Amino acid sequence: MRPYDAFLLISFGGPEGEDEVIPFLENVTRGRNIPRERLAEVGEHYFLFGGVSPINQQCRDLLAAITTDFDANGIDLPIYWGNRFWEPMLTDTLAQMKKDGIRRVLALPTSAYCNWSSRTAYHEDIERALAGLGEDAPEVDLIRPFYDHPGFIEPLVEYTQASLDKLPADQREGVRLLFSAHSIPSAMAEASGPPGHGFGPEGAYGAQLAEAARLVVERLDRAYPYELVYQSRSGPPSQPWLEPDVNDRMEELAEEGVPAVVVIPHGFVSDHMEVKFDLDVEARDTAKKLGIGYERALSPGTHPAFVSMVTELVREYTGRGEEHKLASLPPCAGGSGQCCKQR
Ligand SMILES: CC1=C(CCC(=O)O)c2cc3nc(cc4[nH]c(cc5[nH]c(cc1n2)c(C)c5CCC(=O)O)c(CCC(=O)O)c4C)C(CCC(=O)O)=C3C
Ligand SMILES: [Fe+2]
Repeated sequence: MRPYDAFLLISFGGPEGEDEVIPFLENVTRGRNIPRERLAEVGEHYFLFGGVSPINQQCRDLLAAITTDFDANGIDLPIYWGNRFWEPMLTDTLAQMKKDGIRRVLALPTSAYCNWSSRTAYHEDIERALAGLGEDAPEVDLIRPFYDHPGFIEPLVEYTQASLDKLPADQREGVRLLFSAHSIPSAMAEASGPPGHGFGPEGAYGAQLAEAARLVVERLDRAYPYELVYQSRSGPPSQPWLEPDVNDRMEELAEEGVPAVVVIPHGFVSDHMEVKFDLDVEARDTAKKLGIGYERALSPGTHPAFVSMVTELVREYTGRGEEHKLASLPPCAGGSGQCCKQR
């Protein structure tokens, strides 16, 4: 087992003021094939909230909870935080860690699933940052995908049940659960664990999303009908991305007479902008227009079980605890060390 001398939370980052929105979006989309109109549109989502994404505060809250939980469990690793696209930037954090004499880093990404955007991109950003640090740069291990960890599933069960309980009895009777994740290009999904590795056309990403949804539903008070939907698509319209879009699917369901939906953003770990705008504003508005009931389950955030999961994962990697996995899907095509290499 490897000894570690620090824990590092790696997240996406988000703007915290109106003047930060465009520079942030420029960081995210550098070298990417995203139409200008889409960028302007996404910028408006942030301006609607005063230019403040909730993601950084959610990271601070999670870090505070982790600090307390590490203390309570005798884990004496110093805790650091770095983002891929906004301050505190991962590059600066790793430079500081080197200055502090840190050699071995155990890092947790704030994404639970396998795909290029959620895994490989993190590996690439870490490698790029370390390359700039010269000879005795720290070594960084990225904690495995945790989509089926009991500490990830339990909050989703509790929050889905709470949303169901808010629906009037007649709506709850015919409700459809919609498990929502970030859409990605179909080619990226396929590359996350291609056919031949035991996955369907939506790759390891689609299989893991389906498995996590199943794990949540089998723990509810009864067997509600449920399905996977996708949200927050970008890219040119000519490029295929994972479907159906949550709004399109709600339209079809309303036509079929489904009286209400509960949307569970199980593709995310906190209620950041993709949840606050794309679900709480846009999808809710769609439901209102369609005249159907709508509830949105919370994401794990700082739920105690999710915080404990971080401690358990650290134990797993330091040889002081066992692996907690509810699913038995094959590993993604990228292999065990660096998953989801392909793009
Ligand atoms: C799988 C996935 C997750 C979930 C897991 C993970 O974290 O990996 C995620 C999370 C997030 N995505 C976020 C924001 C954005 N994502 C964008 C663009 C893209 N996301 C993609 C995928 C994902 N994204 C992809 C394939 C693109 C196209 C460009 C590319 O191929 O890389 C763009 C550009 C504009 C647009 O196109 O929407 C923005 C602004 C925020 C921050 C929210 C906040 O500020 O609160 C978070 C947590
Ligand atoms: Fe994204």
